Amino acid sequence: MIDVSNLHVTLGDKQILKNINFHVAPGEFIGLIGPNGSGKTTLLKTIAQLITAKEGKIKIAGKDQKAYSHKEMARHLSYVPQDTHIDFNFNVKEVVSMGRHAHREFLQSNKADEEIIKEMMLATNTWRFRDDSILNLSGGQRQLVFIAKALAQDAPLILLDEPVSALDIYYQMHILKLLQALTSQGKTVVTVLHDLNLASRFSEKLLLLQNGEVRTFGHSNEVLTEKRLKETYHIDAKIRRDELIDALNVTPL
Ligand SMILES: Nc1ncnc2c1ncn2[C@@H]1O[C@H](COP(=O)(O)OP(=O)(O)OP(=O)(O)O)[C@@H](O)[C@H]1O
Repeated sequence: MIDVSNLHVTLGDKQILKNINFHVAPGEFIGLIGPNGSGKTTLLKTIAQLITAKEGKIKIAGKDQKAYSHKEMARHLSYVPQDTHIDFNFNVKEVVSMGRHAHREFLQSNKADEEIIKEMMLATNTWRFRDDSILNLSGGQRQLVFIAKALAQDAPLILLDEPVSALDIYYQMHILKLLQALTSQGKTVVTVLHDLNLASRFSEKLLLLQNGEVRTFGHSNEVLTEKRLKETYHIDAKIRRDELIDALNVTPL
């Protein structure tokens, strides 16, 4: 579903991503992890064509990213940004409806659009806010609306940047389980997660970025070793047998 080869990304005069190579198969759930500033958002935005790479190639569903039109790309890939601020006074259902633009010729929603909009709003528990202004929602409620919008887009690849960062523990579990269920229906999910326990619990594979490079990519028990947590996050951690992590001590950077 995603093939990234020899990817280099520069922002301003700073090289942010260096020689990134990885492959994601259809139906996988990938947790994108790494310390603050390691390049996770830059990588997601580059895959979503919001940032242009300096060098390298990205293929989506076997086709060079650059060969897609904007609308065609939106039918292949949806993206949930880290920042869900919006300045316009749309109601919640109008925001979710924007996810359907790639599927229609005219602005008017058809019956199929309306069905999937409602289905995804019910699935994310945002249907109850449908007539409220997006400006009047809390940060967590807004995050749920942006997830609903991306799911209504019904693309086979879903990229999410810290989609549960503003959610309480119930909605963290609810959204990650929902994404997991979508992968069992064939969707591919790549999501930035800071909580390593959630990342290891829900992801089939973890991609660990450090200083703009792929440090490791594999199953969570290969990626999240005590040695690597020390080297990457500067924590003395104990991986319990149930694979939950106890952060015991933090060493000064
Ligand atoms: N527009 C920009 N111009 C220059 N440098 C940038 C720009 N945007 C991000 N950076 C730098 O790129 C690096 C990677 O940023 P990025 O947001 O991709 O990291 P991240 O892993 O997502 O971080 P976080 O976990 O804090 O969200 C950081 O050092 C950041 O300062």
